[in-house]
Amino acid sequence: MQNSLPQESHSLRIGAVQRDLPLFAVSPELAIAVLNILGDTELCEAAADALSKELDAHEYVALVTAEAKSIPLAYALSLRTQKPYVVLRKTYKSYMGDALQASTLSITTGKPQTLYLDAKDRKLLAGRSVVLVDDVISTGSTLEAMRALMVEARARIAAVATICTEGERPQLAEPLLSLAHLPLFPLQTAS
Ligand SMILES: O=P(O)(O)OC[C@H]1O[C@H](OP(=O)(O)OP(=O)(O)O)[C@H](O)[C@@H]1O
Ligand SMILES: Nc1ncnc2[nH]cnc12
Repeated sequence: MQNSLPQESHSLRIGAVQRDLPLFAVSPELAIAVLNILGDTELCEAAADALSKELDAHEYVALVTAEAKSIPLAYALSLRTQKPYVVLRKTYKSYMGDALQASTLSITTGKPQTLYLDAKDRKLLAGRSVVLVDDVISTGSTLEAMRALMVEARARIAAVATICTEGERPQLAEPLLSLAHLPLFPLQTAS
């Protein structure tokens, strides 16, 4: 018995850019349409164009994202908004000093990962307002770890910006800026 994909890909349009996202099984029962902006400059730029316009309505001093796939989005947003961006790292290095840490379990990775907020970035964010940036928000686990770090760092979340929400639409306390929604794909059992 084998579980088969219901289709090969899912179409996504951001501004004038269209992509067919390949489906990938994350468990025997479930597949996701994989958005990988690493190396896709055109899609990343289109997303940053759209999100940066929506960010105009918010007051914040920095963008905060989690390593790795959303780093180019944070960079592209930083260029447009003229705000610095902070990357929550997934591996601790000694140069990060007295870092804060939080655990996360994303739908794609399926095992716990740790996010670290570098000591120098803790100083930048303490008592300030930030925008959390991610490429996809799915289970919300990565977002929750980012949120926990912001609470510990005493930063206020002005808004959350993402290219795509996925699965159940998140209910957040902060304004959610998102450009598209990705469905989840239950796998069909085939004999
Ligand atoms: O809402 P969630 O279920 O937490 O999923 C969202 C997260 O999953 C992906 O990261 P991933 O863990 O695949 O890490 P990567 O960017 O380092 O590949 C994506 O870039 C988000 O950060
Ligand atoms: N559909 C998706 N593509 C890439 N990363 C993800 N993280 C969670 N859902 C994802």
